[in-house]
Amino acid sequence: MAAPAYKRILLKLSGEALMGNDSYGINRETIERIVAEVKEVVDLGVQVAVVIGGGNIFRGVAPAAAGMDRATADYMGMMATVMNALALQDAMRRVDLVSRVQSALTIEQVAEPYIRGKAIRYLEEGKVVIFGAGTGNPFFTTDTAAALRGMEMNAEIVLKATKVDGVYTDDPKTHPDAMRYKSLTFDEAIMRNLKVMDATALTLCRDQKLPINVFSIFKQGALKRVVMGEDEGTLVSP
Ligand SMILES: Nc1ncnc2c1ncn2[C@@H]1O[C@H](COP(=O)(O)OP(=O)(O)O)[C@@H](O)[C@H]1O
Ligand SMILES: O=c1ccn([C@@H]2O[C@H](COP(=O)(O)OP(=O)(O)O)[C@@H](O)[C@H]2O)c(=O)[nH]1
Repeated sequence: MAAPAYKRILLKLSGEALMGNDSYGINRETIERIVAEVKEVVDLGVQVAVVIGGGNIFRGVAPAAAGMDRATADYMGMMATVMNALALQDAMRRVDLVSRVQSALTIEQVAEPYIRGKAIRYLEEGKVVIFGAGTGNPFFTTDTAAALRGMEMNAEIVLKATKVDGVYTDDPKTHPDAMRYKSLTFDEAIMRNLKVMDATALTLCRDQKLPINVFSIFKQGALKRVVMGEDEGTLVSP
């Protein structure tokens, strides 16, 4: 049997992915399916760290936050990611997948604080580590948190599971004729302003030479195919 292409990955799950076809919150079937896919790659012996988004509950830049102080709205967004982290951990527990939640904001009674060494230790033990509260700073996104934690965990790649099945020449939502890239460089992604990941995250990954694979969360088995090094989604690399 072929071996996985990576030993340690950082998986970025968008909050919106957890909504499934609902318009808000967490869809049970969807979270169970995602967890089953994560379990598959853990069972292959791959160490998995997860950064979870919060867009399904609250986004600092969303209309709901209009008129609010941006930093306050962003703290609300970060707390939303902690809720998702707990939901994800609970769903993992139900399938006997052992995980730990670490939060970038201290909420001691709810989750342990982010401690790099401890997180690495958990990964070495085969536990999934779920990072909540993004970077802990307003004005950032969970994509940037994924890049940052990916580097801190010495992950070999950041896997961005999102609504689209890769990076396109233009936003496929508004340009149905846009074409998908199989691979592209960081500089191309940044220069062409291909908004599938924010520029801060892209620049961080470029500078540290941490590749990113963008793939669809809705495509059955896509995570495993990416982990096995098969052609899936778009690879952004130096
Ligand atoms: N060049 C592009 N290629 C792919 N998707 C793009 C591009 N430009 C904009 N998008 C949009 O980016 C969205 C995914 O990015 P984002 O909203 O950051 O996702 P997430 O919520 O998963 O972090 C897609 O829904 C897509 O419509
Ligand atoms: O380091 C971070 C990460 C997230 N957020 C806030 O949390 C919200 C939810 O994160 P994001 O939009 O990245 O979630 P996703 O798009 O993955 O669902 C963001 O809009 C921000 O308001 C933040 O302020 N700092």
